[in-house]
Amino acid sequence: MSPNALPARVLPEPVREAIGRRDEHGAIGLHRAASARQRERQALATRAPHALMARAGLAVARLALALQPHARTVWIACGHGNNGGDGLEAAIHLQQAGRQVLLQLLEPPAGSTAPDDARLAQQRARDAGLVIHTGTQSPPGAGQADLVIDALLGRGLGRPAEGPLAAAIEAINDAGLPTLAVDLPSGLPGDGGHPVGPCVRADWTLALLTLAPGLFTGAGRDLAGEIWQDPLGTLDDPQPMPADARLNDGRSIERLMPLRPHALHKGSSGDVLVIGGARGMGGAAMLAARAALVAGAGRVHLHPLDPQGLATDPLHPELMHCSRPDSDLLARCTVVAGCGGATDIIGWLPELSRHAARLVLDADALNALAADSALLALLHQREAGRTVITPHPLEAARLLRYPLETIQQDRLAAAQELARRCHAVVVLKGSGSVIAAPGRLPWINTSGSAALATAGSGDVLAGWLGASWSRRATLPASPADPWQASEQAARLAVHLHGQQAQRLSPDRAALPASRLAEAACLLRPRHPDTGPGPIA
Ligand SMILES: NC(=O)C1=CN([C@@H]2O[C@H](COP(=O)(O)OP(=O)(O)OC[C@H]3O[C@@H](n4cnc5c(N)ncnc54)[C@H](OP(=O)(O)O)[C@@H]3O)[C@@H](O)[C@H]2O)[C@H](O)CC1
Ligand SMILES: [K+]
Repeated sequence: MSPNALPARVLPEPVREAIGRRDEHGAIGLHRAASARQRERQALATRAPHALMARAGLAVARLALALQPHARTVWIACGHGNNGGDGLEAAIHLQQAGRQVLLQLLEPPAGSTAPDDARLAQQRARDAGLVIHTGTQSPPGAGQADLVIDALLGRGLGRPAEGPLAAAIEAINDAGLPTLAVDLPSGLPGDGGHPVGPCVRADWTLALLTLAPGLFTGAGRDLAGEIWQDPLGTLDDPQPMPADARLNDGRSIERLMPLRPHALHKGSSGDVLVIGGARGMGGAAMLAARAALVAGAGRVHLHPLDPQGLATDPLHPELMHCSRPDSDLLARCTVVAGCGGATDIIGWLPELSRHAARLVLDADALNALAADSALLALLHQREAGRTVITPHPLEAARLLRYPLETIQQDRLAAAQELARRCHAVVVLKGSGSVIAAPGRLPWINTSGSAALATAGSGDVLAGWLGASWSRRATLPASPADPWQASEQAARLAVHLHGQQAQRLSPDRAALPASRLAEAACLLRPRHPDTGPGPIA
């Protein structure tokens, strides 16, 4: 085996990763299937025949040995396409490295043939003395293997797996062995991360050439396990296919953290006004207001929609009660509206659309918009870069009038469509939150966990985002790019919100939203192992 560098881990984020190139935003690019194919064609055209697949097989074998160095028996399940070809090439290296390889190959259905590269890989495996099991059953002894490599299907997934392919996927999952998926867990749609049929549940996925968005959002995170990438030596290829989305990971947000100069004063941190908390739902608005305060907004005003609602916060006496926000206040603040707003928020939306300097709409404000196209039209008239909306998938489905399934099948496309229709930056929440601004590449956030699946965590995010945006609004803006400030504010808040949840609940147990609100920040959270974090 040649001494090439190992593939690089993408998630969980390494302290210092060697992924290769980041773009001008310091970000890792993601490619949908069509762009990945184009990139593959470009790479194939400038290399010796079969060189790319040979390299892919080597990368798979090297990672397998690094992850499971003591594995003696490796079961490799190959489909008839090029994903299977990668598995066959890996088999040759693993056998050479002294491992017992149980090689399974699903034959193409009648009437179709394997692609040339995959057929060559089959021949090379046979020439290397490997025995290929072509039945629909797993090879004898597969269940006792130390590792299974899933090379059944990659980017070629065109429909839900069924028949022998579905059975092979189920067999891998039923075996309960450590599982390394090649390129994508078989059955996972690379664009959307929402399988409609059976799908391999992997411990690790080695993405080849490009990274698919579906690995990072929807069900992708649960099905792909740890994510690694090998660009197969293509980083220096001329004019590589541009990305379709970017990863909002820890390194990409480092440059967004605001400076806290010695001469900072509360006026340079901006004002937030929270409007929400209808009868019986005062807690939601309070959580948003607390998060805004703790994250460092200069002043935070709370207007409870319930006149009997909690006017002050005994835990945070610095929170200012506001009985009737006037247009001056609206024009000065980042207004966070809708948390626990019920239908009481509806009457506020026309005024907020007209006067709020910066407007974050969450929860019931979004339901009101979904129900009234006139309100949506008002929102659409707001200047570029003045609105952020933070729907969860069901709210997004209501706003777009799509079935929930359609949203989840392509979260990137849904967020982009919402951004266009609402003329707003969109934070589509859920596993791998998507941040999208009209006409720009969307971002998929990498932080967060099931610890956030609790009541109130969305309210906390809305307030946190309000503080993030208020602070950014006091910094010099780029006149040529009206979306920049709101998009960056959303990216920073979303990432830190997820990161703090991971830190406070490392085992992913449900995290009470009030604890999360107390941990709101716009700087890198302190980590117990490293002491006080470097403050940007
Ligand atoms: N070409 C190279 O040198 C490299 C390729 N890489 C790897 O290639 C895969 C993509 O390979 P591809 O052959 O395009 O597709 P798959 O192997 O993922 O799928 C094979 C065929 O399976 C069929 N298919 C799709 N869905 C189903 C289903 N539900 N049931 C049954 N069969 C299905 C489909 O063929 P059809 O003609 O039946 O539609 C697929 O074509 C990529 O993921 C990489 O692993 C590497 O990049 C290295 C270089
Ligand atoms: K696979």
